[in-house]
Amino acid sequence: MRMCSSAGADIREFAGPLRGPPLVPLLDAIEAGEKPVVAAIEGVALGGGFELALVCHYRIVHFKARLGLPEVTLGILPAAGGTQRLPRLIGIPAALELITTGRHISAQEALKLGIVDQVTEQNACELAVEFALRAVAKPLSSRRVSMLTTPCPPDLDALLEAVTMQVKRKARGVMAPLACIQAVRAAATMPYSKGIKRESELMATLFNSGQARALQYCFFAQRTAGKWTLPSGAQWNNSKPREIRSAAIIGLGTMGRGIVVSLARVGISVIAVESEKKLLETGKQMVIGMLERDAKRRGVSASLNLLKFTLSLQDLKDVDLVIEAVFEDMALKKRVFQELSKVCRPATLLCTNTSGLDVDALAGVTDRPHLVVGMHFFSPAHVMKLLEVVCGPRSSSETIATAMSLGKRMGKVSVAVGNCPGFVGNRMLKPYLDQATFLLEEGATPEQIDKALEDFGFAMGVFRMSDLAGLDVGWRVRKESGLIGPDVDPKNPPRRRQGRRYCPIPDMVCEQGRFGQKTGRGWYMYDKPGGTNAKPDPLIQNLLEMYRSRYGIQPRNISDQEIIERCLFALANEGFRILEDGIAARPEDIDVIYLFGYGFPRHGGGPMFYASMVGLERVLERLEHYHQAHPDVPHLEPSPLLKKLVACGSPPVQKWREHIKTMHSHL
Ligand SMILES: CCC[C@H](O)CC(=O)SCCNC(=O)CCNC(=O)[C@H](O)C(C)(C)COP(=O)([O-])OP(=O)([O-])OC[C@H]1O[C@@H](n2cnc3c(N)ncnc32)[C@H](O)[C@@H]1OP(=O)([O-])[O-]
Repeated sequence: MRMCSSAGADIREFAGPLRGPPLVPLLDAIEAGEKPVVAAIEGVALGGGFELALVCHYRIVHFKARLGLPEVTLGILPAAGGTQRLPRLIGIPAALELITTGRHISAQEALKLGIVDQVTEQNACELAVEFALRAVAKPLSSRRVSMLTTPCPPDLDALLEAVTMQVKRKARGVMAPLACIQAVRAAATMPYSKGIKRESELMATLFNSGQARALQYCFFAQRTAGKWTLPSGAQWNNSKPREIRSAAIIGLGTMGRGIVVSLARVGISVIAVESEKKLLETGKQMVIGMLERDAKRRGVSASLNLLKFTLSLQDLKDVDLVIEAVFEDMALKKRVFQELSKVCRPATLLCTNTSGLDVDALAGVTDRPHLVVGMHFFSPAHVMKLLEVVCGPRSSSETIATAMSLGKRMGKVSVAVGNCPGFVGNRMLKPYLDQATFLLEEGATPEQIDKALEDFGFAMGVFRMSDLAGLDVGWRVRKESGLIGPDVDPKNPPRRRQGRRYCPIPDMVCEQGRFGQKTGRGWYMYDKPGGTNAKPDPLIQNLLEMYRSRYGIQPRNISDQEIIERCLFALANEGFRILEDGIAARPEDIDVIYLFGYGFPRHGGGPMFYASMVGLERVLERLEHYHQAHPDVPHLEPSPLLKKLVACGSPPVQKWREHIKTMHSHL
């Protein structure tokens, strides 16, 4: 069988009734045939493609090919016999690992596991023909995988239990991996004819589930997000990026170090700049350590020869691109950009890693505003996959194309966004964080709120995440924006600022020197500064009680449902406003930002998809309800776009764009 490359079933077809002849009888017939069938695999054999290869009597694979059963990542399971044949071929532990993770494997690993018969550097099809001719005279019974007895470990139940626990820990609340484990159990305990029925029953429970819809949406959203477009007509497929061979990073703090590593490991020469000798030396040692560990993990040599460390901006005159990663201080950033304008050659691109400041204001102090763009990395930058490419009104299409393409080269999921305070991700974070702290005032605890969000599927609840990120950053921003400190009008009621509700508890926590993990104390307590094991802190409990009694707040029992609705609907509501304002081009872009930058669970699809899955009418009704209860919280007031979509019959996410009349797109 000349298979070459197959990515399996067409995932788009899963949205409707499946067409074509049923696959399982067809595959069973191939396996039962009397003529030897040899699969020749080049490119990929994934999902149904891999299952097709498993019914062939032999498998020949090109050395660059990749194989796998990624169905679990789409919220389903390999239902064309994959869960029944793979355990029979390679045993339960290895099959369980591949099926429950959906991991792609190399040809070499497939050979080692006993999945394929030969790996070749030549044409796999030609070799397969030779193989078939030699196999004609040989009996086929031992080559029919469904006829094999599954090699079964003596401690099957313990093994399945351990994998179940592992899966539940890693992917809380996700159904598909658990169904995969049950299907593999059937391969160990039932004959093929019964196991395949069990596989099909389990698939039926997953196929139309909300989780499967969300995960399949994520697959396409991730691919759509890279397809940026500007009102001028310039877009991803008609704008040529520049080639970047050399780059400079200014600032070797946590972000700067991560960015240096991300660039150097894809072969780009990097000049790293610091302002003081001591900071430069510390940064240098840390970058070298990070690169060496990264190279060791990947089995390659560390590209230390690409690095140069300097205290002088003069050394940057010939680089292709600069990424500024200094302190989040507009005046300082402006000074750096003015200096860069003088030092760098006229064609050098100037990028800022600001997490929310005005990219256009920075462009305005340079001699080349069209070559200025935001590249907002997420911490730690060498690990986190997300990159927000912030397009200023004067950024040229070539500049945007270059930043997007550089992101891709670094293995990032890059999303183009417009320029406004906080861009997409951090702008949406504000109402989400606000709701969490308002809920604290009203009677909840940090651990209750975090548990509700983690049970929903977030990698970390909002307070644990804040402790990890550092509480002092937001405190400084609030001081600079006049929400606390001498600029606040003393006549201002203590829980109101700028005409709206304000919760000062985060400021009170910071006033006690509790900045999160780095100080060993924050919303939680840790064993030591830098510790990661969060424990509830009675001091925070006391602080909350004193605060409530000072302001006469009667604490009430708050349900997990209210926590989820207030945090997530406020988050999505801001997403609708971002779409109205043209700061994000599509709901998919917002969802990808939350999936890859903020730990939103993939099986929820992202905040915008989640809102559509809950039902836009319901989201509107709940926001109206909460806004009525808290009229001094404007973020709870339903956005005009949400109301409009509901009035239009709540179209699916993919159709929202047709209803967004953007007067002034920022993209
Ligand atoms: C009865 C049960 C049977 C069975 O068990 C079920 C299955 O097989 S479930 C299936 C199990 N299989 C999987 O889960 C495999 C999923 N696919 C992949 O992992 C990667 O796409 C692949 C490695 C193949 C190529 O990576 P790459 O080179 O970086 O390229 P790329 O990723 O950018 O994709 C290029 C274009 O192809 C599109 N497209 C791709 N695959 C599919 C598909 N199956 N369907 C539809 N479309 C698909 C993709 O959207 C994109 O479109 P566009 O419009 O250009 O944006």
